[in-house]
Amino acid sequence: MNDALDDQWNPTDQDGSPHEGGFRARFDVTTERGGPRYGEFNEQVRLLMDRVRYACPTGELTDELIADLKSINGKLADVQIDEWHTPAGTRIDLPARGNITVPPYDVTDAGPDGVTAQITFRPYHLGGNDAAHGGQVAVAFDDLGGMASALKIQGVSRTAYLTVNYRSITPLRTPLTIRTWVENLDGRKVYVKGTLHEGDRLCADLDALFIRLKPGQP
Ligand SMILES: CCCCCCCCCCCCCCCC(=O)SCCNC(=O)CCNC(=O)[C@H](O)C(C)(C)COP(=O)(O)OP(=O)(O)OC[C@H]1O[C@@H](n2cnc3c(N)ncnc32)[C@H](O)[C@@H]1OP(=O)(O)O
Repeated sequence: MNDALDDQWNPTDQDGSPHEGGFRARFDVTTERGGPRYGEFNEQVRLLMDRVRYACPTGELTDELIADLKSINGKLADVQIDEWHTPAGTRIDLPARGNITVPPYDVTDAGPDGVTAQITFRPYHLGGNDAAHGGQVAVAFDDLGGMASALKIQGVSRTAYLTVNYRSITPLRTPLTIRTWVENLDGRKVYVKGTLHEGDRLCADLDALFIRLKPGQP
């Protein structure tokens, strides 16, 4: 990525609020950024990716779609801000905190003892033969493992390793139960476990290490 593009994706933060290394000391959650219909907007983006994943457009339709998408990207280019103030990732009232890069989940229970969520892998999470892509399962475990770590240590951590065992097929378009919890704490080391189930069937499990960041650590 060239420098100009890099600047585009790393705009200076808006309010100069306290910063500890790569993460903020304070995680500003919100239910208002992006307006009351931001969840609906997210859903349309996810639906777009579903449709694109399985589409075989004619050349003419591809031309038309490029023009439509350029128009949408132009509108979004006018409202770019820093990562700390976007709705995506901070809207705790929306699936996956409004972050469309994470498979959509709804947290049903969260605290120092762990996190439980209902998650549905979308058509665009396809790996092959109607099953979820293993990398997408890992994304879900990373996000919710990170959340379990954050709620346990009341601070920020980064993933040091993340091992996913794929025990059976993870289906698309099916509500699944994902759980993550801190198994052990050893200084800055936060050992996290997790499971992903369809009903009683174990689809995958997680063994991960998160490291609590020191003040100023990127
Ligand atoms: C309900 C609403 C609530 C809202 C609530 C919001 C929650 C919001 C959640 C967001 C959730 C997002 C979650 C995404 C999380 C990422 O995805 S983070 C991105 C992926 N990870 C990275 O990029 C990390 C890259 N690596 C690094 O930055 C550094 O290597 C690390 C991991 C910070 C560690 O470096 P360090 O701080 O210098 O630590 P270091 O001294 O090397 O190691 C510390 C200890 O850990 C051990 N260690 C370190 N790495 C390893 C390893 N790979 N294997 C084994 N041991 C290791 C060391 O041996 C050492 O052990 P001891 O000597 O203390 O016994």
